[in-house]
Amino acid sequence: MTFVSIVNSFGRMSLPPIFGTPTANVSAFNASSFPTTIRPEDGTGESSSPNIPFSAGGMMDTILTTTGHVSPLAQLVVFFYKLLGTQFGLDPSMVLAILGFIWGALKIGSQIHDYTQRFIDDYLMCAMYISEDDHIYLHLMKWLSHHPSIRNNQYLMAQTVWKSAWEEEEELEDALFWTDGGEVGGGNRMYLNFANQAARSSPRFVPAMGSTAFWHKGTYFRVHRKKESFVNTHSWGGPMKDLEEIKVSCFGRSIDPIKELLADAKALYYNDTRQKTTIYRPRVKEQRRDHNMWQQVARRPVRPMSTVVLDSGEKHDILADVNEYLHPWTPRWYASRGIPLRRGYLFHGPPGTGKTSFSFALAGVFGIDIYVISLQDAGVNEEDLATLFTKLPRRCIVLLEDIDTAGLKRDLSSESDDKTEDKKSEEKGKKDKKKKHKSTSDTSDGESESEVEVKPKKRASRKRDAGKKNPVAVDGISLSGLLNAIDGVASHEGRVLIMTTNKPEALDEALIRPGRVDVQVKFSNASSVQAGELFHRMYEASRHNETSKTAIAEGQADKSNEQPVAKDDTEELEGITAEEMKTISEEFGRRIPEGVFSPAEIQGFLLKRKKVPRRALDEVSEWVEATMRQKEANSKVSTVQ
Ligand SMILES: Nc1ncnc2c1ncn2[C@@H]1O[C@H](COP(=O)(O)OP(=O)(O)OP(=O)(O)O)[C@@H](O)[C@H]1O
Repeated sequence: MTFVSIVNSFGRMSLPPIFGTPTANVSAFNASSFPTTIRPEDGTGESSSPNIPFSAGGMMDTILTTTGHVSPLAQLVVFFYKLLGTQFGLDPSMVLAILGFIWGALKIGSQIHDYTQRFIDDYLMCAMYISEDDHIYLHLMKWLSHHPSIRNNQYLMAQTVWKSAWEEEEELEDALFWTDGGEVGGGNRMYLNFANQAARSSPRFVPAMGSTAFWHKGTYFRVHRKKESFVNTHSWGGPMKDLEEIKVSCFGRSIDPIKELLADAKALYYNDTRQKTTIYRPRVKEQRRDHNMWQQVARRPVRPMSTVVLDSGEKHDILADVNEYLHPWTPRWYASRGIPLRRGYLFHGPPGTGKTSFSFALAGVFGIDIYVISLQDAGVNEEDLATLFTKLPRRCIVLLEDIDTAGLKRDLSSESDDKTEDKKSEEKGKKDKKKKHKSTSDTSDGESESEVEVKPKKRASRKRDAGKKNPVAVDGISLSGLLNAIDGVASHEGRVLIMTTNKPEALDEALIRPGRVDVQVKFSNASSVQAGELFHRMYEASRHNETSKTAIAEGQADKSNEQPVAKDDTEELEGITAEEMKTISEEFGRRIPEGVFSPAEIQGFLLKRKKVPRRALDEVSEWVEATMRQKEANSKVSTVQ
């Protein structure tokens, strides 16, 4: 269709607003009013360019005069239209036809490209899909961020990486900054300064959304990242949730190269975690996904078992028991006898005696991760707890701390329930515990001692919730909910469950019956020998590290000709022989009374004198006396620290 015929057809249509006001005289646009060959109107009535068969200016001017007001856009179109005809001698209808052809060709080209792409994808390539929910996603993203060709890619996404204290420590050790503390009369003392630390930590670069190609071990790979929104069917999070998916593809009919790539990614991810224990906690509700209920909160260096002071026979027994349970043939043994594959430990004892420390040391010995659940966590209700237990890896430690505070769920809606529960508590001593547990699922048998302690807190939170008028304010976990989670039908088998408590007597029998708790371990205050061991460990470990640390500190000081603050404290450690250290440790142990102080208390005392063992020995008797007086007076205020 030529331009003239297009224009002719205008006569039968209503005029678009771009050509003037809606009241413009459309009949003036009738095809009969146009000559079939239009010449430019230059005032003479003759064409200045006889070779031009079509004069756009004339036609457009006619349009303009017949349509009244013209928008700037239309004027621009007319201008170019005139330019084509008068300046370049081109037939505008031809130009339009060419443009149309190019557009069509592009469209067909893109269709062909899509079909070809689909054909290649379907018949010449293989692909693997990885969901954001999965741990492999983390492995792959970390691996991609380390890959040289990805790092040099044109389209990248920058991500801030939050590092734990231990990861930072490794990076920072060689690049410490020191500043003057600004003390009056403080001499040239220098102190660490971390002001520009944030500026020095670089982001992580990963492929941007869309496709990114790279070569790895001689194979061409393509990574395609895309994000999609889904309707959220869970109680947590908003109505919609975004989920990213990565498609990794490579040429050929074998998917092995992709599997190898993922294995490499996994190896890299765990390469630096081998000597670390990873700690997970439940994700906040908004971020939970089907396969991603747990969030990694820290990766700390493995705690050596030798640093936990405990009866060596007992330590060995527990290690052997866990070892047997985690052995690959154990599941078959349990299955053939119809016993659920579970192992539960109860660590009980006064605060600060090493229950948590021992759990971490266990995780380090067996190279497994720790999943910590706090039953006081407001974001974890019974339903969540059950789901969390089903989303555990094959081998792990689940740490339920301060279990004596479990079973405290109340009906939040009525104040009268408080009274009922208080009454139940009073009656508890008289009633048979087991019977009571069976009769009420919402209140725990283990409420007595621990409950008194946590009640004010629970009531306060209940009032807060009631204030919010939350109709489903059922936060808090009942004993039955907890039992359901730890050994319900859906509960994960294979995990090591460790429960810790300061008050084992307050626990319900149902919670600690064999099958739920198989091994009980008592943690006690330190004996004199253990106090000596703690002392020895504190200073002996420092002595090994001190030489290198002092060298670094001296190096810094030499550079600035000033003295870092740590230096003089290390001198005492350097001057003590191994033999002398042993003697001092034993003497220190003798000065600590048997079973009075927790290892945490002794550690606290030593930490304040961490580089001066002789001074610690000199001051320990005074500290023991003052602290014992404080304990007798039931005071929280220390006079000697
Ligand atoms: N037996 C121990 N051997 C070595 N260190 C110990 C021991 N017990 C406690 N500590 C030290 O005391 C601190 C507190 O220990 P931990 O948290 O393991 O105690 P806990 O028994 O779990 O306390 P709580 O009952 O209050 O949770 C830690 O820094 C740990 O290093």
